[in-house]
Amino acid sequence: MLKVEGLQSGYGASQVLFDVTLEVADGEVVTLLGRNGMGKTTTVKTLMGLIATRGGAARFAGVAISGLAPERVARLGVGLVPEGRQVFATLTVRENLVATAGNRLGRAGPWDLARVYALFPRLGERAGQMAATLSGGEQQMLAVGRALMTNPRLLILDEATEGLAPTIRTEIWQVIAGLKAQGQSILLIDKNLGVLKRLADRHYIVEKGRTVWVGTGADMDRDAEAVAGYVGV
Ligand SMILES: Nc1ncnc2c1ncn2[C@@H]1O[C@H](COP(=O)(O)OP(=O)(O)OP(=O)(O)O)[C@@H](O)[C@H]1O
Repeated sequence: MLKVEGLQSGYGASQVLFDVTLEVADGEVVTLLGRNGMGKTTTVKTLMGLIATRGGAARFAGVAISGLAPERVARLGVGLVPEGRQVFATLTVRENLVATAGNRLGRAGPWDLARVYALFPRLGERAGQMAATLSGGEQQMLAVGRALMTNPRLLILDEATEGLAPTIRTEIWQVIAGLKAQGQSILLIDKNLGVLKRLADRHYIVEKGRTVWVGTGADMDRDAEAVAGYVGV
């Protein structure tokens, strides 16, 4: 579904990605790991077309996405839950969800308001509330709901549990596990290795803009020392 090979990009004069390679197959949950500043968010921004690709290739659902505008990438079926949530602060919960709603032909069981509210009952209870007045956890739920409303073939979550209270974090993990059980393809960036190891099919570690390690959770246990060195735990 997503195939990234030797991706390069950066900001102005500073190159940040040198050789990022990863793959997400249909129905897989895959992680992108690495210490702070190693290029995870930059990888996501490059894939979404938010910053320019300088080398390598990325294909999504058979289409070359390098160089495409963000809305084209989104329309192909990539739904992003960005770092820092970035909900529309002055819109209500309902307006945030409706703003991105999209119906992709050929997709079974499309997401709608009722389904998002069933997934996150707190959002239903606060449908008319301004997003700015939600708690951090509720804003995160809204960001996930908003991405689901686009009916993404691939859902990308960038640090979705960052800075959340443990109970909310658990709730988000349960939702992600539920989405996986429904066959949703997911690319996850997060720091909670323990949860990720159980949840994901495969892990990629980036170090200074290069994919340096790939493997399953079991591979991770076998290679624990190298992995700990890369992810800094
Ligand atoms: N807008 C920007 N302009 C210039 N440099 C940037 C910009 N955004 C990020 N960088 C730099 O790019 C490098 C990679 O950052 P990136 O945000 O991709 O890291 P990350 O792996 O996602 O880490 P984190 O976990 O801290 O979010 C860092 O050195 C960072 O300082």
